[in-house]
Amino acid sequence: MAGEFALIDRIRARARSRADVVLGIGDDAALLAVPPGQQLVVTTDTLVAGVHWPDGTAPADIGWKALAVNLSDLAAMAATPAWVTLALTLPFASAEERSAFVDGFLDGFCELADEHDVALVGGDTTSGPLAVTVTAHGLVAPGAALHRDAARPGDDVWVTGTLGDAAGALAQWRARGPFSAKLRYRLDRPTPRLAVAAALRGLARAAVDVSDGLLADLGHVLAASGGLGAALELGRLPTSRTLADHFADERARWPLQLSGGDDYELCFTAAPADALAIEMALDAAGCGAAVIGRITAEPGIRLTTPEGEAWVPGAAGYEHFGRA
Ligand SMILES: Nc1ncnc2c1ncn2[C@@H]1O[C@H](COP(=O)(O)OP(=O)(O)O)[C@@H](O)[C@H]1O
Ligand SMILES: Cc1ncc(C[n+]2csc(CCOP(=O)(O)OP(=O)(O)O)c2C)c(N)n1
Ligand SMILES: [Mg+2]
Ligand SMILES: [Mg+2]
Ligand SMILES: [Mg+2]
Repeated sequence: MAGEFALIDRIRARARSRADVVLGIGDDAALLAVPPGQQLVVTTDTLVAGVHWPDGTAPADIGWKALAVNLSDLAAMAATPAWVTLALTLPFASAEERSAFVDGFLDGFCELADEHDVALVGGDTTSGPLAVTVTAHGLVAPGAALHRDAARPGDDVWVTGTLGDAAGALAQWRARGPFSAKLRYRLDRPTPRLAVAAALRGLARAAVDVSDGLLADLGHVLAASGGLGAALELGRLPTSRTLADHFADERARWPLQLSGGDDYELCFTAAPADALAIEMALDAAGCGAAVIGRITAEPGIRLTTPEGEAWVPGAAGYEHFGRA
């Protein structure tokens, strides 16, 4: 029991389906009915043990996060998620360990898939070092997707939710000292901002999800938009009470919020004239957001402290093969 095909059966037994899945798990590929007039939006992200989650993370949290980070990329495009595939590489020697991991993983994965009516339509199961790849497919009306390349000088820079909680949890885990379960929850169970993204269609100009860190991901928007810059006020970074309690020194907190990553919030730009409409749309979507600065024609990101001094950050964000 719990060889490759028994594991696939176990996954199939719990996989959510939808009416537009013509053929799901079990054939050589899935067949999906893309609604006429809709564009298909496709994204993939891999998570690797020891790189994307701390040792000892519960399988259910790994399952949730593997789906959440992919839905976050669909949210950044203002797409509505529909179908996903799941590639699992499992190292466990015994059948009991393998099935226990898969059962736990599916608890978290299916909880989030159910919340957003996402069907699991296929995947791959192999042996090897623990890694998970999800490919997510979403739908959007032609012209309604948000792109990274659409920021303009004078736009407000917005961020949803709060920044730095996940990075705070990671710093506490690394320090092996006192830790906050609330911060740790933000690291393990990010919320993909799908409702926000849907509400922003037609209001936001450029958008990106914050996975590597605000400076790195906003930097992608600025580069894609033709080499623009941004002027940001550190005093306006949206900050949770918990993060402020645990990292009371703002000079220790800002690097977590600017470059820590793992936030899975949306950073978007919009015309200042649309600020009120955006606030109302975000209220309706049940998510807070803050304007943290402006897009500038001058390239580079300039940061200002509440006292009006310039602040030069360390790293921009997380980079694979880098040192951060
Ligand atoms: N190995 C690859 N082959 C093709 N495209 C890739 C590869 N790795 C990344 N990309 C593409 O490069 C862009 C940036 O990737 P990435 O920084 O991972 O985006 P994100 O942070 O949104 O997940 C995306 O369009 C992604 O699809
Ligand atoms: C053990 C551990 N170390 C470090 C991190 C921090 N971390 C790992 S990958 C990453 C960035 C996001 O991952 P990536 O694969 O770059 O996703 P993408 O930007 O492609 O969405 C961060 C902040 C972590 N979550 N867990
Ligand atoms: Mg990626
Ligand atoms: Mg992204
Ligand atoms: Mg991503």
